[in-house]
Amino acid sequence: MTAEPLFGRLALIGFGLIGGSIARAARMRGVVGEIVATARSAKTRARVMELGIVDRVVDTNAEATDGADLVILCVPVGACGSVAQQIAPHLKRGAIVSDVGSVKGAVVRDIAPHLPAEVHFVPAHPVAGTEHSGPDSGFAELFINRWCILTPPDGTDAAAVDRLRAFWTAIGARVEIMTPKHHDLVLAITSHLPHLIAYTIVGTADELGEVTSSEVMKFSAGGFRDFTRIAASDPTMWRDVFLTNKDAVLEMLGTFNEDLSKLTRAMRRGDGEALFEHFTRTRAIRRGIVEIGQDSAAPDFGRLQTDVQKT
Ligand SMILES: NC(=O)c1ccc[n+]([C@@H]2O[C@H](COP(=O)([O-])OP(=O)(O)OC[C@H]3O[C@@H](n4cnc5c(N)ncnc54)[C@H](O)[C@@H]3O)[C@@H](O)[C@H]2O)c1
Ligand SMILES: O=C(O)C(=O)C[C@]1(C(=O)O)C=C[C@@H](O)C=C1
Repeated sequence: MTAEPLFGRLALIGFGLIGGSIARAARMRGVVGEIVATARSAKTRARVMELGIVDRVVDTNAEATDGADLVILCVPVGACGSVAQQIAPHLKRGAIVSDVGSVKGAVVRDIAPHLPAEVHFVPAHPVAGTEHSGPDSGFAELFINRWCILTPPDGTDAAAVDRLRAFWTAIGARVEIMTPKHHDLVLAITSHLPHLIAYTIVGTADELGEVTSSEVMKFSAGGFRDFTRIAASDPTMWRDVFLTNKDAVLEMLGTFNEDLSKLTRAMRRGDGEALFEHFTRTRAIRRGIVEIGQDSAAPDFGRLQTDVQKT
């Protein structure tokens, strides 16, 4: 619990897994004075009120924004531009506007042009989630020990960045700052490509249909089951991710396909040494992640070839 709330009023635009988790965590830690939420449907708004996590639920994004010190867009990446346009005239002078989108280049491109000069725009991406969505799926512990990446545009007020950093730290996250371009490249390999592979493999198994469907269900306690969890993730969210981070995902997919060809060739040629060497290397990577307590939490942001200065 923080001594003084970091922000007077927090407005959450969109109340699903991430908006709901922020509300729960911020409430639990006393990070904000008041939480106002909005959601598109009357049914969701009623459910949010029933959950008792926020102080007020309002009908429109504009109403939620009025008087808020921190406004966080918790909607799919593809909806960020239109939401920014709606809320822009209602933003309080000096307010911080942020988001939680899984892609940063497109979000900056779509939101920034709508915002008045007297507010601070600090985009963010908490690298934490599950395959669930909707108002009931959130939980207060989601961000604990997870990374939250901030991608402030050049010239952003340093004090605003510090205040948002303090907010994410207070709800348990570790904060890193990078450019949107570098973020999108890192996440293409650590998050977006794995989802594309999971969506593919589960679809492929399904298409085998008649022949194996009963076996797929029956024996899915193994590796396949882990893929089905990821492939159950929200279709709208992931459609938007692949449409807006297309270039970086296609670049990573190119490298992935080359590596898959190398393993395929080793298998075809009966090159056990190549397979063994590869699997030994990947096992060490997994063990290294678990050892430093970053199991599924934190990629090494420095390892990709792209130079942050250049992006
Ligand atoms: N799910 C994850 O694992 C995860 C993790 C980190 C970041 N994110 C990002 O967080 C954002 C929200 O994802 P989520 O998992 O909370 O999704 P969710 O589906 O659980 O919630 C999304 C909310 O946005 C609302 N919404 C959808 N379209 C809207 C629109 N056009 N205008 C206003 N509201 C709209 C929905 O009604 C819902 O309340 C996405 O940008 C996603 O990329 C997701
Ligand atoms: O664990 C999961 O279910 C997730 O997919 C979470 C995950 C990820 O790929 O790590 C998914 C998308 C987000 O942008 C951040 C986190």
